[in-house]
Amino acid sequence: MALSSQNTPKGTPSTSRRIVRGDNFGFTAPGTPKNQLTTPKKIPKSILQTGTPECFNNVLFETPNSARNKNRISKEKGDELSNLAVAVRIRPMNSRELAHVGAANVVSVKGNNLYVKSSPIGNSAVCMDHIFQYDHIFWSCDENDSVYSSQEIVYQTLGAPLLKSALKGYNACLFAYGQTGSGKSFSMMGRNEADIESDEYAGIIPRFCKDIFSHIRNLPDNSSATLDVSYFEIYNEKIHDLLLVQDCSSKTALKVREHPMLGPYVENLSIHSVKTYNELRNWMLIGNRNRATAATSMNEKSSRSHSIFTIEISLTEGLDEGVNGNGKRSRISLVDLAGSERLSNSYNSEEKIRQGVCINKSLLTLGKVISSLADQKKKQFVPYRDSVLTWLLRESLGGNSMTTMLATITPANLHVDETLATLRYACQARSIINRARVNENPHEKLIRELRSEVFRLRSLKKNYERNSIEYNSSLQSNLSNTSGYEELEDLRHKLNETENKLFEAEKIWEKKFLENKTSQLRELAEVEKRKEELESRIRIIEKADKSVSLSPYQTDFLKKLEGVLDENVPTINESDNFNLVTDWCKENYMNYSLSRNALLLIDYKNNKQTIMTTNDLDSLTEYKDIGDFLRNLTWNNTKSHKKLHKADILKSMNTIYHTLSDLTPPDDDENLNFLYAKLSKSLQKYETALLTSVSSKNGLKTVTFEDKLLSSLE
Ligand SMILES: Nc1ncnc2c1ncn2[C@@H]1O[C@H](COP(=O)(O)OP(=O)(O)OP(=O)(O)O)[C@@H](O)[C@H]1O
Repeated sequence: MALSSQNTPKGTPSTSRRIVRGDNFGFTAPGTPKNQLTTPKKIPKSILQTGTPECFNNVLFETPNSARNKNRISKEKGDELSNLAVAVRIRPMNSRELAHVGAANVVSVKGNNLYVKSSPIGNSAVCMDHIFQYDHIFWSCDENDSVYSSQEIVYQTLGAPLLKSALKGYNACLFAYGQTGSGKSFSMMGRNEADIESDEYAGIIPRFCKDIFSHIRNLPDNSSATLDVSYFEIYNEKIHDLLLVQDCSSKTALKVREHPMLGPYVENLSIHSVKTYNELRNWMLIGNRNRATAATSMNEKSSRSHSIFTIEISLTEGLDEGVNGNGKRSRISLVDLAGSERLSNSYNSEEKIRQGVCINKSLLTLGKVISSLADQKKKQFVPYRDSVLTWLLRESLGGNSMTTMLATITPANLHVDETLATLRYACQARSIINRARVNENPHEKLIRELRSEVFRLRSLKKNYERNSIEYNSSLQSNLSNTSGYEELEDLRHKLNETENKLFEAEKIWEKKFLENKTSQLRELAEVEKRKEELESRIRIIEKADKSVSLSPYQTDFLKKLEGVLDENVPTINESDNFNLVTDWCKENYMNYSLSRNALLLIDYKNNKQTIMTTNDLDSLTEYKDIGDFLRNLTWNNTKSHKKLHKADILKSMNTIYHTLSDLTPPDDDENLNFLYAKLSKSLQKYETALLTSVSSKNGLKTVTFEDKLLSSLE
């Protein structure tokens, strides 16, 4: 019996091929044959009637029991638990596949079943029909086909329900899986940048972004929403931020960290708040442009990286009731995985092989994670942390998330092995059960529940009262005599109790809210103070450094600023090695003066001076340290520098004071005021010490630099 057609199934019934979860499959699946070719006992009539067989085909029913629809748990039914929803999309054959000798379409869809006809094995003339079942099957091979699944249909079936869940406070994840060129990026984003705005071709992500804002616009007046977006790629097991505006070639790899409450996250990933669709779209475009792509022998634009586009929504409802608005948060991860094909098919260079190994590490681990989660009974260890991808997607796989997998395939016989591998992978993923819950503060949850209980009891009471009045007026009887009286009293009592509980809960919540707010304000003030302090420090560093070159003396001006000066010390253009020498001079109280390519060193203590050029620096490495190097330079006597005029000294001191007066720390910054005062005092002491060291002989004033003078600064 031939169960699949060789071509696009134009003649198939025009019923939708998208399977709605919980649908009756039309026949009882015969269970999962284990690695053997079996013909199911109960093949549906509709299948048996399909055409005249060219040859006898064996049928392999590939959907495991655990993934069959009758066992599936759906969030739509209000469960905490829900199965990972799995969809398959079949793209049209491309020109390369069509040009292949003996090209044929081996995939077909009938009703809720997806068939793949695989070639006869060995000498046997027997073909094999593999049957798969999924939550949704999208036939996107021919736009003229009545059952063609467009981008909009795919979004409405997969994306829109996830958005609905996210707006209720559930985490959501959608990931596209399939071999290179099978249509993952087409489904997730579109064909190119222009498609993002196209009604026809925009993929799930741009539609999702647009749809969020149409939902936000329709939120009740007393609700508000904030959105944060991030976008990164995992390439060779390294994470790169795709939303960095600077040159991405110099991007550094980010690390995954584990938050004790929030779980794994990407450290230092940029997160951007967005208020409009345009802002969100712009980030999406920046990310797409930054996404690394590499050519492969299969598809020139093929992406070798996994990309994760994340939107975090925080919703606050009931703002009109003061501080008691309810908050819900959800994180939506939209993931475009790298091609899942095997190394041998698509890699043609060493670099690609290296990339492939890493991509495989993530996909391989994803496979291991899926298979250990799929086998619930064994309760095996799930190796989430074995790859960056699975570590980050931990919550989406078997955790707190509503997750959908979109497997993309080509119908071409050329890739039938890869197609079967993808379909089996997808089948297994259907068994995964996630435990999604609304992300809200338990206290907020309690208030929300109490409020709805109060609302319910109030309307019940109202109904009762209305009915009683009607009843009384018709019977002209006393309310106290009716049997409804006791029930009404009971209701009033319950309502009273619940209202009291609500009042108490709101009071506690208000107190907590105010406490939180106060501590947040305190933290904010701290941060502001720190910011101002840093800004003043930067100002001081810049000015302080200038003042050093203005002063002919070594003061401990810089010493007092130790720790502060380490930051942002401007470099001297001439040479880093000059810096080494000048630093040494500062530490050893040796005077120097720097010109474009020479350094004048003055040793007042020993009345010597020397001029050092950049050429001298070439021999620096021959000496054991800078001191040794300097000792070996040629030094001359410095008679003229030995004697300093008091006027010169005063002029220098004035320069220092002038510079110091330019340093105006903020009034409210006590630390800096203290530092400023200390600095000023040190300079005064220095000035006094300096002036008392000046001696006068024959009308000429000289200054002696003694240790005593320097220690006076301490
Ligand atoms: N449903 C579809 N309808 C029409 N064309 C499609 C469809 N899916 C994919 N294509 C086309 O097939 C080609 C490959 O698709 P796409 O780039 O989305 O593959 P991919 O799986 O993302 O590959 P990679 O792993 O390299 O990222 C593109 O030219 C795309 O336009």
